[in-house]
Amino acid sequence: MKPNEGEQWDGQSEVKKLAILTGGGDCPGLNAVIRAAVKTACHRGIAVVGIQDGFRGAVEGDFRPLEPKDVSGILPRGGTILGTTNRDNPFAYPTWVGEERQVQDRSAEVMDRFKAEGIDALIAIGGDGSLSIALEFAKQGLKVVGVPKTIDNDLMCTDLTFGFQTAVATAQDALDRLHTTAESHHRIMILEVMGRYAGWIALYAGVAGGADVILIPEIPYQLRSIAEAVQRRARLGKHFSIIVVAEGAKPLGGDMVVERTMSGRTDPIKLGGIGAKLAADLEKVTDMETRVTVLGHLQRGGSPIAVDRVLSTRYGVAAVESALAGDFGMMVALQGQDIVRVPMAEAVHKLKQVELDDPVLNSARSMGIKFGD
Ligand SMILES: Nc1ncnc2c1ncn2[C@@H]1O[C@H](COP(=O)(O)OP(=O)(O)OP(=O)(O)O)[C@@H](O)[C@H]1O
Ligand SMILES: O=P(O)(O)OC[C@H]1O[C@](O)(CO)[C@@H](O)[C@@H]1O
Ligand SMILES: [Mg+2]
Repeated sequence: MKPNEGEQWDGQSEVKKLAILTGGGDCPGLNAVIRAAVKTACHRGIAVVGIQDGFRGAVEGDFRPLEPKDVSGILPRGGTILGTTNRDNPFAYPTWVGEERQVQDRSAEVMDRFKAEGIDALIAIGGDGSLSIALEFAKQGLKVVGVPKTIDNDLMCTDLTFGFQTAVATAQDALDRLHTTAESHHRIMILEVMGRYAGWIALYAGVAGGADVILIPEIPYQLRSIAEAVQRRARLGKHFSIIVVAEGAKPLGGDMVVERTMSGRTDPIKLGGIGAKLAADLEKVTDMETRVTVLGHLQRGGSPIAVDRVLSTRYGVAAVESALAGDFGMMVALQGQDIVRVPMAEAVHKLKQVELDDPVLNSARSMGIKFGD
């Protein structure tokens, strides 16, 4: 559905007070969404409360009013002024009962608190996990609008999540820098980027940064194929190669490299180390010096680039407009040039991975970039 983006709402809305929270890993553009939502709501006489640290604050009652003065100057700022969490699911919330730590369903408390505070609707800015929680609340009767956040760009039903393009720009900058040192030293340079189950950052950064090999979770790699690509380049007089590897990439028949597991999270696996593994394996078969850079949270921090500021702003405005229009259980999304509303259930039912016929992937293949298959 096309929600007539930017049209002034002149109807009557039952919504007088909105709550807003940010959940999951942080991401450039979170503050831009908050700012746009607060400005849009206040412009229409709607009060806004911010919930601290995602759903933790919803359980603990950690709320604060948000007025236009509270969002002044936050457009370019990374992170989220509201704080966020990867844990703290109210439907399975760790709670101390005396000496014993129990996991309890605290969702009813959240519903009661929202009612007591006079909150009519919630804008939940998050990835698949946070939006899945929001959807559970929607099933209990809470009026919810979702905003698609994640640098990984792995949410269904939207062409882009905000933050992704900034993460790609950061990775591309790293690749530009790695190129010059790789060429000078005749080395293989490996850049490990984020992307647990989807290789969007690796694919786009690899294309933008001129990588020779891109390894993504969707295409299990064979060492032989990567070594051949590097050696073929050397035979052509290019004695260096650039490889981008997503943290979730794995060899054919092998497993992802897990750095450690962390309790209290739905997905307890913390990935990391595929770059180092690949470097060790490649040095053995190519006899070329290889170095690894793990970009890590540099991809998540810092100021959003212009396109993400615009996208975040459009999402923030659209989320408030959806609430004012009484359109709940929906996620705002970018489809083509338009901001639309899609059912949250459709957006979170599976992850959006890179398809094997993805046009960007095909273009990369056409110009000789290898994917390790
Ligand atoms: N499928 C799911 N259903 C319900 N809750 C989930 C699900 N996946 C994750 N969660 C919970 O959602 C919260 C946030 O999840 P997660 O850390 O994956 O963030 P996210 O919102 O998905 O953003 P991102 O993955 O981009 O960081 C955690 O408390 C986690 O326990
Ligand atoms: O270091 P954290 O916060 O646990 O999260 C790391 C994960 O978050 C993401 O950046 C976003 O979901 C993933 O790509 C990465 O695996
Ligand atoms: Mg998630």
